[in-house]
Amino acid sequence: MTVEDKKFGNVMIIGLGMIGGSFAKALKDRGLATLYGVDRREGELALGVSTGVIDFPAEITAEYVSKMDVIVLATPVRAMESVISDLQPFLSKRTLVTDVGSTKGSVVDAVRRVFGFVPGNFILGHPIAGAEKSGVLASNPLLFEKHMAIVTPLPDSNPVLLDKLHHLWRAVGSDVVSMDVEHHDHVLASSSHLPHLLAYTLVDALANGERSQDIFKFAAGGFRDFTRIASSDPVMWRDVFMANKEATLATLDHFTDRLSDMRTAIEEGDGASMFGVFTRAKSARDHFLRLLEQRTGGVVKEVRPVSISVLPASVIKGELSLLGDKSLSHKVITIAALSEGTSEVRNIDLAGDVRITMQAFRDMGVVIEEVAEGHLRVHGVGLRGLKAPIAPVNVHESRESLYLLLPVLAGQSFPVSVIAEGVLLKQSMGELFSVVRQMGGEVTSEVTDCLPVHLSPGESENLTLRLNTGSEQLRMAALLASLYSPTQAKVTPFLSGLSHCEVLLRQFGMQMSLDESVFHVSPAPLLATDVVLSGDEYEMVWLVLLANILPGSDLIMDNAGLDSVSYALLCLLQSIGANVSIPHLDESGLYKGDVKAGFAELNGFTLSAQQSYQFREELPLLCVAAAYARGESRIQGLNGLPYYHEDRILALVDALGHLNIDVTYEHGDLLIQGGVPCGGELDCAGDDKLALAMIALAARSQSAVKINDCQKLLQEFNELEGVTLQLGFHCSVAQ
Ligand SMILES: NC(=O)C1=CN([C@@H]2O[C@H](COP(=O)(O)OP(=O)(O)OC[C@H]3O[C@@H](n4cnc5c(N)ncnc54)[C@H](O)[C@@H]3O)[C@@H](O)[C@H]2O)C=CC1
Ligand SMILES: O=C(O)C(=O)Cc1ccc(O)cc1
Repeated sequence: MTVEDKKFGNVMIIGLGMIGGSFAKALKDRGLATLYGVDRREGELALGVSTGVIDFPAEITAEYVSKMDVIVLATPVRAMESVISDLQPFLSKRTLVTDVGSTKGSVVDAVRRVFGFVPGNFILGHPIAGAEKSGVLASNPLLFEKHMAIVTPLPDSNPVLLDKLHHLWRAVGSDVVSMDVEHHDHVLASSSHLPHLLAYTLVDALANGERSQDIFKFAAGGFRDFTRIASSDPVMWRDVFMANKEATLATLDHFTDRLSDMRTAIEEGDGASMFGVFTRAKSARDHFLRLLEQRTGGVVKEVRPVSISVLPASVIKGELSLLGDKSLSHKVITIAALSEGTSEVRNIDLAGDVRITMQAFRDMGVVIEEVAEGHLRVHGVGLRGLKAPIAPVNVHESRESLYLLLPVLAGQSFPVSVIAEGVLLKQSMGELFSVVRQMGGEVTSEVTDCLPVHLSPGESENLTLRLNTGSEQLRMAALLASLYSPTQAKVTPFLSGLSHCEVLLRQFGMQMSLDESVFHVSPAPLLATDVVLSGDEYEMVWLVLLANILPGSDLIMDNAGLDSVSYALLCLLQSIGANVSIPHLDESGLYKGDVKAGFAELNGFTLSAQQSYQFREELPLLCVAAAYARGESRIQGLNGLPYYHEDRILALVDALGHLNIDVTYEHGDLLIQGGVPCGGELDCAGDDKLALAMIALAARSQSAVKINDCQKLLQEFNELEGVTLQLGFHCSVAQ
């Protein structure tokens, strides 16, 4: 290979130890650069050449430095200033100078002391990968693969060289993230520096005592796990603590306070406090591990595509209870956390995003025990009893968690930042921020109406909220906001009728009256209670539809709890001939009990624009009902729906056409001519609701239908396979 083939040209590593050597070998093995090594220990350089880590030993002289494309500082951090001084006379602006040091502020200061400013070609970095070993012989070319590398550019950094730095880390397998220098030093002080300090101190404290022999002899897994990093290089770590003094002192003080609280708890035999800390810590760690499982050491793991194949001509028969509604599961955790006392919550579904809401409350001091599958014990702290979290609240990609948490956070006495990931960062949160502002809270975000956001609490008299959309999430946010009003609050929802939000809040003692479609909420605490969540409504309607499509079906679901919308939907299905029984209204405001369903021939129907809006969540299922109905159905006003609902229906229109159902979409109206679908292959674009509708569409098709991209469906409805198997419906999952 010629030098020209090597993408990164000449790369000099200064400090050819474990990290410098690993980086050099990772580039060299991939043929990406010609590697030069510099080290004050000549032995390391000789070993570097003989073990194939570098191509050439080098020195900091004009001859070598001037021909470098990249120079990487990989010495302990406090040695970097003298290296930078040595480099200064020979450096050209086109050479990228970077580093791998564990602290960043101290290295920026060193550059500034040498040059008087930070030249644009100095762009620092830090691989979040390593080991307790040191020296060039510990080099591992795979060390950085699937790990994060942090880069900390400054405003004057040369953009071309910054791009090159990203490419360098990506080339050795890292996932690159950009961070502000100060933020880096604070985060790493807690995540890396403090644990090393604790490990060193623990071993030192125990090793010198009179029982030290036995302590090491009988060291169980815990001691080993906890102290592995105390074998790390002492020079490197002395340098880290001298270089990152302020941030490490801050995190050490915080930790010392917590340790002293723990000492008090032990002294006073305060089991509840200990239990609180241990459950919170365990769940926090388990939660992070679960999130990390989706990544492998920093890089998002590819989610294996899942498809579901449906064989026609099955029936569904049997009796079952469905797990609780996902959205209700988020809500009940929130309400129970804000109640006074301990609530037992049963039939809760912790799949999908629900754990994000749960974790946020745990991070703010709420003890939530997982008693058994589907059973939580929530030790509520009262409306204003949350504790300030030590880090920003992260709702990841869960919109449901965000809409519940924001008004609750605005009602606390501490300021807090809320961060998110993925699509949530791109969506406007104007309507939600407006609720918080009306509560008197101050909302600041870098991009108007977008996350991340910083909230400072406030208080407003006479809270009056009038909602302009029918979103159930916004409705719940408004009702939660009303709980924090010092005087009676008024909430006017967009759609009338009782929804699960009010029913659930009333169960926990919310003082609410309804007067001409306006909810009047009086200031009062929420009180813990025991609840059993009713079965997921979308899944229930889906099973009702399946039973009606499949001749010979006979189905009973025994834990329905329908709100006014689901009730209206089942009434609509009944009116077009569906074989379905509807439970009665009980004192809670829900239609509770058994839902029975069997086969029937459905008739074509017309849905007004208003009904399309009312049933917007369930529209995919109604389109499938139309596909199997006699005659023509007309679903109106789709162009008046929020865009994501319209997009979902357009995807289903494609699927209907693909399976030979006669369908037209004009001026926002959908015309579907009932018939018998043929077989084929469909794609639900990762949408779980669409996937269920497609399975129903495939139920009585002429031949098999394969539906691709069903991973989300299995995450959200992880009993799908169990439920269909139990009911005798043939659908098989394949990766
Ligand atoms: N060890 C780890 O897991 C990680 C370390 N880092 C950072 O990487 C850097 C290097 O750490 P390791 O490779 O673990 O240490 P190491 O001890 O294996 O290597 C450091 C090398 O620098 C050389 N050196 C020291 N002073 C020098 C000078 N003035 N001129 C030339 N060479 C000099 C030493 O002889 C040694 O070969 C440190 O800044 C550390 O903070 C970053 C991520 C992980
Ligand atoms: O060995 C381990 O577990 C580490 O923590 C490695 C490590 C040490 C220092 C860093 O700046 C980054 C990573």
